[in-house]
Amino acid sequence: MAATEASGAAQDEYDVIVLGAGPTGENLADRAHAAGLSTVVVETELVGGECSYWACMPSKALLRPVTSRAEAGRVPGLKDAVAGPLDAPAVLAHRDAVTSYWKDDGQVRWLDSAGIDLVRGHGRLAGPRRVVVDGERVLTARHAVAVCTGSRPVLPPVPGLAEARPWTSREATSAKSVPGRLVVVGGGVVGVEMATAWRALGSSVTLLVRGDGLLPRMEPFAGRLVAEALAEAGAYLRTGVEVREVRREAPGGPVTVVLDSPPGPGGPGGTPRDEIVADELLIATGRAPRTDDIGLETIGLSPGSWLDVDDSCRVTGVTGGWLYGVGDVNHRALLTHQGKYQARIAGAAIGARARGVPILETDPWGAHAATADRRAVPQVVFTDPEVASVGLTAAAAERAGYRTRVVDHDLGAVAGAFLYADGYRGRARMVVDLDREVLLGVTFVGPGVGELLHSASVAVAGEVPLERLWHAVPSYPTISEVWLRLLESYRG
Ligand SMILES: Cc1cc2nc3c(=O)[nH]c(=O)nc-3n(C[C@H](O)[C@H](O)[C@H](O)COP(=O)(O)OP(=O)(O)OC[C@H]3O[C@@H](n4cnc5c(N)ncnc54)[C@H](O)[C@@H]3O)c2cc1C
Ligand SMILES: NC(=O)c1ccc[n+]([C@@H]2O[C@H](COP(=O)([O-])OP(=O)(O)OC[C@H]3O[C@@H](n4cnc5c(N)ncnc54)[C@H](O)[C@@H]3O)[C@@H](O)[C@H]2O)c1
Repeated sequence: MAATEASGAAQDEYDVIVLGAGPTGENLADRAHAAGLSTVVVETELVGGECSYWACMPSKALLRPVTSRAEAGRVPGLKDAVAGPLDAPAVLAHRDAVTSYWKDDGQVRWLDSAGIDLVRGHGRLAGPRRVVVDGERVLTARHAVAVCTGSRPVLPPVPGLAEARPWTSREATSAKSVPGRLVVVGGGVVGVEMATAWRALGSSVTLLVRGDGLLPRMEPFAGRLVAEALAEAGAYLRTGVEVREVRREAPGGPVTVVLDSPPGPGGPGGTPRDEIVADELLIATGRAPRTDDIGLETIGLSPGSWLDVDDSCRVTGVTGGWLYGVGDVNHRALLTHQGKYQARIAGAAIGARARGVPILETDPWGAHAATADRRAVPQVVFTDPEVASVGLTAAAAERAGYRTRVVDHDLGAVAGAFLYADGYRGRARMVVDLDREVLLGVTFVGPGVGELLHSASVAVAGEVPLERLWHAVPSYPTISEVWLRLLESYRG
C-alpha cells in the first residue's frame, strides 16, 4: 500500500499505530510490518526524525572534516597538505546535502516501498488504542500504539535565557554561517562535539561547564583527553561555573552571559565582571521527552514525563498492555542505535503478542527483552580524539557492587598507533568482572577508535570469557593490538 499523505488515507483501523517517524519509529514500523501487521506511522515534522536532520547526521557531517584534517595533520608527508583552515562554506554545504536539504522524500519513499502507511500531522492519544491526528483524523489500533516521539533540548531556568533565543542542538547542527564568538553551555556529548566542530570551522569558542570536567558519565580520562585537545585547538574551557543570567539587547545582536563564579581571566569576550559577550550561545544541557502534548492524560499518565517501560518496551501501568514507549522517549539510552535496537525487540514482542504466543522470551538477552540498552550501550563521541565506550565505567561497576579489576593501556604505545599518526595519544581501559572473568565495560580514547568499538561491544554483550578472548588474535600492526596488551596485563 502506498505511503498515505494525511487526507487521502485508505483506512483508519490498523494493527499497529506508530507515533513519530524518527529512527525508532521507522524501525518499529518495519518490524511490525515484517510480523504481518498492518502499520501506520504518524509524523508531525520530517520522516527520519531528529537524527537525520538536527542530530547525528548533520553533526557528524560537520565533524568528519575536522577529525580527518587533524589525523592527516599527524601523518608525515601529508601534514603540509592540510595545514590551512577548513573550507567552512564547503563543509556547511556538504552538511546540507547530508540532511537532504531538510527534505524527507527519500525516507518517505522507503516507507512507501516497505508497505507502511504515513499520516502527516500531530498525533495525540484519545483514550485506549485511539490516536487523533491534528484533531481531525481518528486512527484506531487493534493491537498496539507505539510512542516513538523522541526528545527535545532542555533550556535551564536562567533569567533572560529563553528571550535571548539561544542556539539548541537544532541550530548548532543547521546554522548557515559561522559565528565569530560562540559560548557553549554543557560539557556532555552535544557540548563537546559542537565545541569541536565550530572551533575548527573558525569560531572563538568558550565552553562553560558547571562540574569539574567534560563527559562526566564516561571514564575520567576521556574528558581529560578531549579537554586537552580542545585547549590545543584554541577553545577556552571554564569548569565550575553556572550561568546566572543571559541578555541579548537586540535580536541577532551580541549576547551577554553572566556567570555565577569568581571572576576568571576571561575567554574571548570575557570581561572583569565575569560576563562573556558572544555572537551566539549554544545551550547543550540535556533533553526532555516529547510527551507533553500527546494525550497521555486521556489514559491516566502524566504529560511531559519519560515513559516508564518494561524490557519489552511496554509502558507500565496501562490496562490491556497495548501501549509501548520506544527510543529516547523511555529514557533508557538516548542514542539512535539503541532506539533502533529497542524497536527490533518491541516489534518482535508486538508481533508475538498479536499472534497469541503464550510465553515471550523475556529473560535477559531474550528475543523480547531489551537488555543491551542497560548492560552494553556502545557510544562514540566524534571529537578529536574520539571517545568510544561500551558497558560500565569502573566507577559505575563499583557502584553496582561488582568485584572488579581495571586494566589500562597507553594506546599510543601499540605499533598500529605509531604508524597511524605521529605522536598518537590515547588510552584504553577494560573493566573485568572478577567473579565471572568477563568484561563489564571497555573505553578507548584516541584518533580513529570509533571503528574499534564494535569489537568491545561483541565482547561485553557476548560475555566472552577472557580465556577465550585470548584466542581472538588482533592483526599486526593495527591499533586493535591494544586488546592483546590489555589481556597480557590482566594475565600477568
Ligand atoms: C546534536 C545531537 C547529535 C547526536 N548524535 C548522535 C550520534 O552520533 N549517534 C547516536 O546514536 N545518537 C546521537 N544523538 C541522539 C539521537 O539523535 C537520538 O537518540 C535519536 O534521534 C532518537 O530517536 P527517536 O526516534 O527515539 O526520536 P527522534 O529522532 O526525536 O524522532 C521522534 C519523531 O517523532 C516526531 N513526533 C514527535 N511528537 C509527535 C507527535 N505528537 N505526532 C507525530 N509525530 C511526532 C518528531 O517530529 C520526530 O520526527 C544525537 C543527538 C543530538 C541532539
Ligand atoms: N555521538 C553521540 O552518540 C551523541 C552526540 C550528541 C548527543 N548524543 C545524545 O544526545 C543526548 C543529549 O546530549 P546532551 O549533551 O544535550 O546531554 P547530556 O546529558 O549528555 O549532557 C548535558 C550536560 O549538561 C550539564 N548540565 C545540565 N544542566 C546544566 C546547567 N543548568 N548548566 C550547565 N550545565 C548543565 C549536565 O551536567 C551534562 O553534563 C545524550 O544522551 C547523548 O548521548 C549522542
